[in-house]
Amino acid sequence: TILNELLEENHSINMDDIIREGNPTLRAMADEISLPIEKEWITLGEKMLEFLRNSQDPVKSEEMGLRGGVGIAAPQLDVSKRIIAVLVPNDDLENPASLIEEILYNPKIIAHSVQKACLKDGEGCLSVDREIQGFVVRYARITVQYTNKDGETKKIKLRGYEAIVVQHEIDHLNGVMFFDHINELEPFKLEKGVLVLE
Ligand SMILES: Cc1nc(NNC(=O)[C@H](CC2CCCC2)CN(O)CO)c(F)c(N2CCN3CCOC[C@@H]3C2)n1
Ligand code: NI
Repeated sequence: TILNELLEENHSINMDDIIREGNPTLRAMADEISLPIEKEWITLGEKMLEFLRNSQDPVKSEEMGLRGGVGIAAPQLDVSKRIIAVLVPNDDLENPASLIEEILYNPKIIAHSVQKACLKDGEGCLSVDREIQGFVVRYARITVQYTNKDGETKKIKLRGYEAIVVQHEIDHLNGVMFFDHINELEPFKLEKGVLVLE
């Protein structure tokens, strides 16, 4: 879908807008967003977050045929720009306030733990229409610097599930796919000390 259509007032991002494995944009280095952030990138970021909300809504996701998502990166929409959105809900239903709900412009990992971590069930990707098994080993804790939609420079520390999600999204800005991290010969091999997250 071309950018103008993506940005149209009444367009909601759907699976047809998401490019798949083989599209060279997924392997490109995405360009920085210049400041002050132009309106079109604010709009795109908001639509990316709306997609995640819709994808996590049982009714909307069914209606729109969306795969569930907790993160999305602009290159997945064939927009080679350094914009990611994350919506990682906390699983306890008591306080349904989401754990992290943010649009990050020009996100950058400025510090990280030596310790590594991975999701117990491996990872998938909205741009990959096949299951690829294996542990995707990432940093257990990261410090991310980014610009938010109000143009403020923010610095956040992440650990656990949300740290994994943000690393998966930042990888997309650098043309890296989750399966690039999987040990081909021993996909479930774990070095000592790697945290396996439920
Ligand atoms: C872990 C998970 N990955 C889902 N999909 N994959 C994605 O988000 C890809 C990105 C994630 C893959 C691993 C790390 C980042 C998308 N990617 O390609 C973007 O680059 C989920 F959908 C999901 N959840 C748990 C929470 N649930 C709340 C209720 O709604 C359903 C939702 C399902 N957890
Ligand atoms: Ni992905």
